[in-house]
Amino acid sequence: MGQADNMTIASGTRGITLMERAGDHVARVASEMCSSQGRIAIVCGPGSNGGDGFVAARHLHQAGHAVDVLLLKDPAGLKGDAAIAFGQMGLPSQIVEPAELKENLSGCDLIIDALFGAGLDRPLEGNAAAFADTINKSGVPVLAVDLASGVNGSTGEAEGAAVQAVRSVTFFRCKPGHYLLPGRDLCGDVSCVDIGIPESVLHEIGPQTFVNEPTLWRDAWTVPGRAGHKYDRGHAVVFSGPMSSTGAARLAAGACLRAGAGLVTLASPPSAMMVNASHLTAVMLRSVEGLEGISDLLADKRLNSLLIGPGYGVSDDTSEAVSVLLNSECAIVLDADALTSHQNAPEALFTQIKGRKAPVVLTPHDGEFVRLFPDLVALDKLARARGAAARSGAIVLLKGADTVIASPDGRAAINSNAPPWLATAGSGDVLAGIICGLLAQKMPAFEAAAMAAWLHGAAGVEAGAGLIAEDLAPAMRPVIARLVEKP
Ligand SMILES: NC(=O)C1=CN([C@@H]2O[C@H](COP(=O)(O)OP(=O)(O)OC[C@H]3O[C@@H](n4cnc5c(N)ncnc54)[C@H](OP(=O)(O)O)[C@@H]3O)[C@@H](O)[C@H]2O)[C@@H](O)CC1
Ligand SMILES: [K+]
Repeated sequence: MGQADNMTIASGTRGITLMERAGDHVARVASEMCSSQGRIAIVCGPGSNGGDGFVAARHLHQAGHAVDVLLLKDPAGLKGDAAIAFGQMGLPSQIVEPAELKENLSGCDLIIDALFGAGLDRPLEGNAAAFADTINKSGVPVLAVDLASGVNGSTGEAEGAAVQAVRSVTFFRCKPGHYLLPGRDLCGDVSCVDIGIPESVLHEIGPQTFVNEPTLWRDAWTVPGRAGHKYDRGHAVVFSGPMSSTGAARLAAGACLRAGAGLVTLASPPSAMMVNASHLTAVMLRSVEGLEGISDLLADKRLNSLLIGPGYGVSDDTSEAVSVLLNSECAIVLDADALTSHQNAPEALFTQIKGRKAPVVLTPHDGEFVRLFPDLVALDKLARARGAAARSGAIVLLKGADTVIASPDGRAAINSNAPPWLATAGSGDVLAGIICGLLAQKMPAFEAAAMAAWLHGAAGVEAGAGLIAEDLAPAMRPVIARLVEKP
């Protein structure tokens, strides 16, 4: 944003003009949230976020609202555009001690949080933290300027106190902090408004962080053509666990087929053939015994996408099986037990991944992540996923309510459409299966993982409250149908 801002100013738009537009938008949204007689408290910090607040105060006053401009710090310290905006405001303001703030906020109908935005560079402490705390305890709805104060816009983290907003108005583009937790929850509903920064700055800046929306991967996804054949859509293999734990692989295989793989084979240990056979229809079944059996299976060069891990068991045998898979030319998804089985020697896994041409996707949840990348866990979620992708050479899909998909080339996408109902047994197996199905269709791995996370979330929304993992594959059908219809 700093770069976008500087480039816009260098091309002739003044900083105060951007601030004027920003504050104007904030005032408009505030007016929507509050009756025309409503009283609005505007709590302003020492930087440009506060500057936006001064502009909003002027507009709201002109629109007939009663406004109270409350300052965290002495306005004599204001600089640049914020100082200009303060000078142009023409309204009384007061520096408030934290102990007095409660009194100042009582009786107001809306609070505009203009304390800190993009310039936050440390956790809120002391007076600033007390301000956030008092705002939250007031029970008055909060509209945040840019971000809820205390949220780091680059990471979504809030290491100290933070304001809880019901709505935020941000400028030009949303920030990672609007999508990553806890920022997403603290910022409330986000409106992103145009303040005159030209889209062209993005060509030069080349952002590498994306919201996971269909525009990110829609062009990389091929809808079957009229003359198409199932073999054009790839042949995926999902490896089943032993007799007592076969369900996870079947869930994955069903989702893999639903995601559009032309054929899906479940590779089953001989002991589990009967239980698998009694549950499968469109998914094919093949008995595969030991490492030799896997090698024999993979001699079939029509197979092009593999998934191992769900219900497979944590053992040295599993890591050896993974190694055999990695020696093939297939795209591979490593999930669950296939990840944990490498906890003692993750570097050997990464070396093998980096030595192959076809892509590998790792799908850890936080617990699996720490086993493979223990030194990265202190980083923020985007940095964790990016660091893991760079180190492993794989696409890393780091699961959660704010799943991040990262590529070794630096790109990262943040997924935000997952309903809370998705946190249920078997849900991750379905996700791994979807990725495998998209890889079978030769979709590039970053786009496949991103699309899978989105489809998984959309299927969760489609299935709705009370869903279980079995509901997800059927719910993907209308979601995919809508994607096909929308050009
Ligand atoms: N980019 C754009 O296109 C446009 C951006 N615009 C707006 O500008 C905002 C960014 O403004 P900004 O850079 O002045 O930073 P901002 O968030 O006001 O805070 C910085 C101040 O806070 C202080 N400080 C920091 N952390 C602290 C802490 N934990 N606890 C206590 N103090 C702390 C720090 O002072 P320090 O104490 O570090 O000297 C500094 O004074 C952006 O969010 C948007 O609203 C619009 O006007 C339109 C165009
Ligand atoms: K703010």
